[in-house]
Amino acid sequence: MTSAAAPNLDDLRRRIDAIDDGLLDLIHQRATIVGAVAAAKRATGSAGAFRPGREAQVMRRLAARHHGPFGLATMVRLWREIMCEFTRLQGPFAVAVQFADGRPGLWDLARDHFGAETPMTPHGDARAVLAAVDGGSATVGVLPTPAGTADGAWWPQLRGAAADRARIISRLPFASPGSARGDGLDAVAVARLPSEPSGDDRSFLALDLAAPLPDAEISRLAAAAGLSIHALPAVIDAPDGPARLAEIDGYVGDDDPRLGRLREDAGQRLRGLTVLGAYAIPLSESRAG
Ligand SMILES: C=C(O[C@@H]1C=C(C(=O)O)C=C[C@H]1O)C(=O)O
Repeated sequence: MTSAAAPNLDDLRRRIDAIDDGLLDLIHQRATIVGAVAAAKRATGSAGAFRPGREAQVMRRLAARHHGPFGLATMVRLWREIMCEFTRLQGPFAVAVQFADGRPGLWDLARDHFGAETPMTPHGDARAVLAAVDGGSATVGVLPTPAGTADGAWWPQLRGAAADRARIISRLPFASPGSARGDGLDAVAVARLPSEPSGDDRSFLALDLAAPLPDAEISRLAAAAGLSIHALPAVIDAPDGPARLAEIDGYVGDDDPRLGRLREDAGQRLRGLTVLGAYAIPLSESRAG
């Protein structure tokens, strides 16, 4: 009777060393190709180093391929570090984070999502984060996901803003909050980027109303225009009437013809409408759904 010899620990470690060498060589090859991507972006005048829609597509493809005992969330974390490094190699990349009143959760989420080597600055409130992004000292801002009627809601500041101002561009965490501390575990990122769909997105609209409208009526008007309301998560009382935040299923860009239909059907009831941005639906939600 023959039996296969138990693998020798030294042999196994030699195989791990060879795999590590291979992984590192592949990362170096990836760096060469990213250099060519950056040159191609410059040559075609294509916007910016940072492309959150593309990053979401990369993550979804890898998540679909992923199997075995190595944790999905850890795999995502590794690739977040890789992609952020490759974004930084293409140009300046810095993150402004709302960090106040003992709320470290957003800082943890931002660091996990944008990478441990990306410069991050804390800002006491959302206004300062938006100012850092609009002023160009930060590429990206991280803010709590807009919800409820809380005082200090930041999303109303984006109403009526020009297309080149800070807009919502992603939602984090993309996979898992991991060991992020305490509260603030649902965040959005804002940036001055032309938004682009990732293929599985949601969008935020701010609706400035002349007078309160029941949720059912807002949903009916939206549906008639071809828009599906995912949620109506927040409202504020503005001087000229209520402003509602609407989260829409799918991607809505500034020139989406459905917005014209919504404006037309709503008539005087709608004083203003702003696309606040869109985000790629996180893996955690799309896999559960
Ligand atoms: C390489 C690119 O630039 C950035 C880095 C990415 C990556 O490392 O995969 C993906 C998107 C961009 O944020 C790209 O646009 O493809």
